[in-house]
Amino acid sequence: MVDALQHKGKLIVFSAPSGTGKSTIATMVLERIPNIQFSVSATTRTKRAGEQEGVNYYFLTREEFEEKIRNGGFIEHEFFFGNHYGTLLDKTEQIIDRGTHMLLDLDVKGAMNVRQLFPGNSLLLFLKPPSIEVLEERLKGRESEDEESLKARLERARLELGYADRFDEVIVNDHLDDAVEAVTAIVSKFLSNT
Ligand SMILES: Nc1ncnc2c1ncn2[C@@H]1O[C@H](COP(=O)(O)OP(=O)(O)OP(=O)(O)O)[C@@H](O)[C@H]1O
Ligand SMILES: Nc1nc2c(ncn2[C@@H]2O[C@H](COP(=O)(O)O)[C@@H](O)[C@H]2O)c(=O)[nH]1
Repeated sequence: MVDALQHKGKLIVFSAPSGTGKSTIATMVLERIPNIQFSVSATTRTKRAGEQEGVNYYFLTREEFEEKIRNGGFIEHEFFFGNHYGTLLDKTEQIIDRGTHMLLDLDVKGAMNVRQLFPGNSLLLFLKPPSIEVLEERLKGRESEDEESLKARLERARLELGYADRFDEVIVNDHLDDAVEAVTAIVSKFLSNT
């Protein structure tokens, strides 16, 4: 397992109910802050239109993912929406060992696990949708989910919103530019503190 104290790169975790805008904000923040790289997770879920292997995710079969779990290949992993999601140990080490910071897009439980593994070296940001109604509109607008998946994501959103006060910072993603500005300022400040 990674020994957090030996690494130079820091970990920034974004969590939010699915559809809030984590990926959208992450992409914009990555363009604004130097020396930071997106953490590409592994998942067993089906690739969406436009998604690319090794860019959005490493897409694994259930058997491949479960073998990696047995071999200690993840720093954290969770199962929800009928699929596995996990942060790869080797990719994490490659990034932070060379002093590059890492931006992770994780569910709330994954975020709590990262804090335990990297105390003092991680920042946990929770992004909130303006309301459940707006969240539903965004998920529908993305046209990525069928009825069943949409329902599961909205149900889980209520559970995830209950975790907000365990995070270091909470930002409401209402107007995108304002949210990006707020997140960029928070992350920059954290990274400038040695
Ligand atoms: N501030 C905003 N105002 C309006 N639409 C937004 C805003 N932020 C993001 N969106 C839109 O909402 C949809 C969901 O955003 P995104 O895919 O980034 O969410 P996510 O939190 O990463 O979801 P998931 O966890 O499922 O990957 C996208 O269509 C995106 O363009
Ligand atoms: N605990 C983890 N959660 C992860 C990881 N990678 C992504 N996620 C979270 O999954 C949901 C759903 O993602 P989607 O791409 O199917 O919409 C999202 O909220 C992510 O934050 C991971 O490695 N570990």
